[in-house]
Amino acid sequence: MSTLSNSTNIFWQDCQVGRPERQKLLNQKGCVVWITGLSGSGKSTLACSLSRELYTRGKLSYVLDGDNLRHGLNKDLGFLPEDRTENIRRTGEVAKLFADAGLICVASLISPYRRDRDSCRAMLPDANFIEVYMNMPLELCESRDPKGLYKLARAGKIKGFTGIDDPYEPPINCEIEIKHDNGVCPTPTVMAGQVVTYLEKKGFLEH
Ligand SMILES: Nc1ncnc2c1ncn2[C@@H]1O[C@H](COP(=O)(O)OS(=O)(=O)O)[C@@H](OP(=O)(O)O)[C@H]1O
Ligand SMILES: Nc1ncnc2c1ncn2[C@@H]1O[C@H](COP(=O)(O)OP(=O)(O)O)[C@@H](O)[C@H]1O
Repeated sequence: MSTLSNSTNIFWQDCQVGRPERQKLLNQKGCVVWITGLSGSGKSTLACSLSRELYTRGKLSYVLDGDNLRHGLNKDLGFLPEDRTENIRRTGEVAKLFADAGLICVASLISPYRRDRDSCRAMLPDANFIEVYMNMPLELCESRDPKGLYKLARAGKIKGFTGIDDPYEPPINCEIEIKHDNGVCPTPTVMAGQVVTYLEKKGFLEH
C-alpha cells in the first residue's frame, strides 16, 4: 500500500491542550518502546511485564501487540512482505498518537524488516523511539513454540514464517538489547527492569 497521501486541501488542526499539558497531567513523557524479535522470543511477555511494572509506579502505558492488532485494525493483512510493511506502518502511526497523548506506548511486533522499523523511528523525534531487540536464538524460540507455529512451518504447513523461510533483520543500533546467556533468558521482571532503568535514566518517568 502506498504511503503517499491521497488527501488534498487538508489542514492541521491545533488544540489548546497539547502534548506538554498532557505530559504534565500524567507526570511522564510520551514515547514508544518498540519491541522486535522472532516469534517466541518473549516480546509479549516483556511488554506485559513492563506495562505492569510501570503501572505499579503510577505510570500510564498501553501495549500494542502484533497478534492483538491483527484481530482488529490490521485484520485485513497477512504475512506477505508488503502486508507486514503496512502492518508496521499502521502500528507506528498509532504508537505515535499514543506517545503524543503522553503515554508510554509499548509496541510488540516481530517487525522483521529493518527499513520498516526505521520508518517508524522516523515518525518521532529520535529519542522518543526506543528500540528493544529480543536477541534470542531461533533454537530457543523454536523449542518454546507455545503456539505450535514453528512445527507447522517446519512441516511446510505455514509458508513465509519468520526465521524459517522469511527473513528477520536484527537491529544495528537499538537502544536496548535483551540477551540470553547460554540459552538462558533473564526473567520477565529482570527484562522489564532493564527497560524501566533506561526510561528512568532518560527522564521519561517524570515530567
Ligand atoms: N508467517 C508468519 N510469520 C510470523 N508470524 C506469524 C506467521 N503466521 C502467523 N504468525 C503469528 O503472527 C504473529 C506475528 O504478528 P506480527 O504482526 O507481530 O508480525 S509482523 O510484525 O507483521 O511480521 C506471531 O506472534 P508472536 O509469536 O507473538 O510473534 C505469530 O503468532
Ligand atoms: N524471560 C522468559 N523466561 C522464560 N520463559 C519466557 C520468557 N519470556 C517468554 N517466555 C515464554 O516463551 C514463550 C513465548 O513468549 P512470548 O512472550 O509469547 O513471545 P513472543 O511474543 O515474542 O512470541 C511463552 O511461553 C513465554 O511464557
